[in-house]
Amino acid sequence: MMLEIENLSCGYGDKPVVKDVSFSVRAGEIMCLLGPNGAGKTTLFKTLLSFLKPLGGTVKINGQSTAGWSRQVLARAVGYVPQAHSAPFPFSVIDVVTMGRTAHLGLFAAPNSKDKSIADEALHSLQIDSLRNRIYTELSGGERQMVLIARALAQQPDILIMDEPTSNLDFGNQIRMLEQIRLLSNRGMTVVMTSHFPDHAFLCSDRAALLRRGLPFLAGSVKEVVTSGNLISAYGIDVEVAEFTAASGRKVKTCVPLMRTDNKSLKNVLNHGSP
Ligand SMILES: Nc1ncnc2c1ncn2[C@@H]1O[C@H](COP(=O)(O)OP(=O)(O)OP(=O)(O)O)[C@@H](O)[C@H]1O
Repeated sequence: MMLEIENLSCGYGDKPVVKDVSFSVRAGEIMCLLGPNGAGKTTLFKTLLSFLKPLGGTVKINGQSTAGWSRQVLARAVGYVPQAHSAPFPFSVIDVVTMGRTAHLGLFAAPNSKDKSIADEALHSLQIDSLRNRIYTELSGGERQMVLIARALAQQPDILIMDEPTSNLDFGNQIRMLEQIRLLSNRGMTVVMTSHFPDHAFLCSDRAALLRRGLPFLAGSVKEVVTSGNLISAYGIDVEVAEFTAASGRKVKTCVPLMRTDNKSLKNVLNHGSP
């Protein structure tokens, strides 16, 4: 499914946090949304998911505005993986994943054996079958992250919105997670994810977008968006984009932050929060 955002403004009450955002992501593409803390990435996601009403502009899925869609209809098309959280009750992993089937159940209907087997398939596809009967609240942050992705997969959406899917993961698991996301997109899923690591856009995305406080929103190919100049303007640090050739001969791009050696650094961190 294609996701198109046109001139979207979002925020709380009548106060915009994000203004004039436009981008589109085609079926099977991955878009990585970058931006500093507080730039509005989660606010944008909440608006895409209709948890917040847009202050302006439209969200379209396959050419149709989602403005009048019920939460349930939207949930059949769009899955959401929030940042790993603590569940209030000690549910088993299989129960948490089966909750992903809610959008497909009738009013007051309970999940049946087909729903349970779809939940089992989701666990299996992420190779976390061994967590099936564990208690969600007793899992590590990384394990919870995987369970939340399985829950979104059980929802069987065509579009997956993922809020920092690699937070809480160690170096190796971050890359394994990006590989999983790439596999999902290879199966035709449209993915929009946030990351605090611009390198993740180089590693697994087709498109990138950058939210910068007080500056226009940028979206386009990873090469166009993830540039040294754009990263400096977004994050307020010195950073260069370098290219090297891996042992396999493949050319790989990476972002290299450059530490300042004077004492301006901390002052800049503090100032960057309030431009
Ligand atoms: N419920 C709310 N009511 C009012 N303002 C809010 C609310 N939630 C978030 N904000 C504000 O909106 C702005 C954007 O927050 P948001 O969580 O979308 O940023 P983000 O880019 O996801 O940040 P991070 O990378 O730190 O997760 C922040 O200034 C935040 O304080």
